Amino acid sequence: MRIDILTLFPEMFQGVFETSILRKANELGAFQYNFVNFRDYTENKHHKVDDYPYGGGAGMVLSPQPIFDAVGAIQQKSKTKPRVILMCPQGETHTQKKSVELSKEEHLVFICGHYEGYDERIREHLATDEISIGDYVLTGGELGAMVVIDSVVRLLPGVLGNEASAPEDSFSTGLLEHPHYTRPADYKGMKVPEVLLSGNHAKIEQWRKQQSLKRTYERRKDLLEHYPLSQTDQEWLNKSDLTDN
Ligand SMILES: C[S@@+](CC[C@H](N)C(=O)[O-])C[C@H]1O[C@@H](n2cnc3c(N)ncnc32)[C@H](O)[C@@H]1O
Repeated sequence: MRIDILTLFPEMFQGVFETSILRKANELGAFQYNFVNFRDYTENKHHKVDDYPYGGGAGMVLSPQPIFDAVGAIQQKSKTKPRVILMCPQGETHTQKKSVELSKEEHLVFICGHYEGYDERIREHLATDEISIGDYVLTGGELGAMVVIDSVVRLLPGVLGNEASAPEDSFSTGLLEHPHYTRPADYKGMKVPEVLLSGNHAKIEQWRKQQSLKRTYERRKDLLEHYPLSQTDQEWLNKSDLTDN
């Protein structure tokens, strides 16, 4: 996968891209990244990327020209039609489902805004997607782009090493994941559930599924509305007295 990132502050990405899984993914060749400082595409004498809002008001607005030209140059060189993702608090809230969808693309372009945001024509005519990382406002799109990129890149083939783990993560199954324990079995009187020490894989799987359902019911009931509960799941939820039934 190729990822181009339009940003005025490429140095913000260094620590994240040069550490842990993202670094490994890049070294493995699973993804290549490139920063484009759209200030380099400005046509005005002072390399200004923003201007006053029409109609007045506080703050500056990112101008269309440098961003259109920077994305245009990327599109011209691209072998595919890249997804152009505008980082924006007004966009669709990012989800694991969207990460899975984006992980299947060959080329992504992220646009990181600043100041009051973008000229609306960028949103209307250039972006294929608008992503928000939550209902709050950040100073710029960089942190959001890092969040989305991390969640996408870890899904690329070979990146996690342990291929089995990503499909079991919270949200991938439609539920929150079950709790995890590691050694020691007894830490200062706090014990690991017996079933996990039993070696009985069928029982362990059943326990994990039940814990996953319980957790989701307790913390994110909204997820259960879209989850295809089997009869056994429903019976267990009823039996464990978690539901109102
Ligand atoms: C200060 S914000 C602009 C907010 C804009 N005036 C509004 O109210 O919608 C500047 C930039 O930060 C980024 N940003 C802020 N909050 C974000 C969020 N929740 N998710 C993704 N990007 C965000 C966007 O790129 C945005 O253009």
